[in-house]
Amino acid sequence: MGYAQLVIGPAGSGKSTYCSSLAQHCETIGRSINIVNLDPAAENFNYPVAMDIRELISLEDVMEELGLGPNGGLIYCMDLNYHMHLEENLDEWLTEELDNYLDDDYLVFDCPGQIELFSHVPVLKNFVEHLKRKNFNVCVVYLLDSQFITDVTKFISGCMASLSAMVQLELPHVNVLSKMDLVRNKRDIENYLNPEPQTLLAELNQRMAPQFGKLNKSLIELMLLGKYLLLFLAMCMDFRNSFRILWPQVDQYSMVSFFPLDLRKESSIQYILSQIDMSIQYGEDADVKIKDFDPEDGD
Ligand SMILES: Nc1nc2c(ncn2[C@@H]2O[C@H](COP(=O)(O)OP(=O)(O)OP(=O)(O)O)[C@@H](O)[C@H]2O)c(=O)[nH]1
Ligand SMILES: [Mg+2]
Repeated sequence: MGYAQLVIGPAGSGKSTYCSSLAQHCETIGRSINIVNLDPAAENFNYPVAMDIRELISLEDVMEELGLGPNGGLIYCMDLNYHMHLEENLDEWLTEELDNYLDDDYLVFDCPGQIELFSHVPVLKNFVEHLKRKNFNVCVVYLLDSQFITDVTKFISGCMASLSAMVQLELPHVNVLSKMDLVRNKRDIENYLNPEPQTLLAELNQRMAPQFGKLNKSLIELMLLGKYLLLFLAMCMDFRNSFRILWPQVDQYSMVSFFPLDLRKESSIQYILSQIDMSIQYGEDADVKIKDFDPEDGD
């Protein structure tokens, strides 16, 4: 059994930075972790790259040869399986590369930020199916920039993108609010980490014209459904740890919720990692240690 995190989220939400911080953290604590670059457009890395999709295809070549722009080019790169005339094939490449990894290996996939990849293009979905066939427990780590909480409408749009990834990918899903060091008013944060439906709805209604009232209400109900969807997925997959993490939150708030990530604090990275590990049942033996861990410690 292998373990994998699929790190997704809007462009610039801090995915690659999270991956490099995770690599550093794991080096410090002596834990083995392999970061994979799945972004054909990436240029520089601050982490050791275990596998690199650019060995298969680069965005620059695709844009030049097919006359596509950066977004269309990227979707083309990621959609390689459908261009049967090409020799390159994402599944074959992945199969070959994954053969280098053994049981218990832990992979972290640093994905591109194009929202299409987890909203309606089936590329990531197929990729995940492939990992599952290779016996990997996979979890989505969805990063949303903390700047999204400066405006309730932005926040809702970020949540909707996360929901869309949940529906598409059908995986245990850990939502992370990144770049917490940029948040000035720490007091407001709680409202967004575990949003209270009525408060969000009131804020939305206040911010938007009255004719959007019904739509706002439906959007909030959809977010409520998101949490139940997560639970359902966790149950279907028999990932009892996913279920255990999520259940108390449902009782309390019944909403899509986020874990805060402040990369300046080692304890913050450690806490997020422990939540993710539990959701993919990595290191069952470490259970007791994880449960006792207090995120406020060591600040
Ligand atoms: N202050 C602060 N800046 C951050 C943090 N994480 C990332 N950034 C900055 O945000 C920008 C985008 O970070 P990346 O890690 O490249 O984001 P990404 O999600 O990988 O971006 P794409 O791959 O282009 O979608 C960079 O300028 C980072 O330095 C953080 O925790 N705090
Ligand atoms: Mg990146």
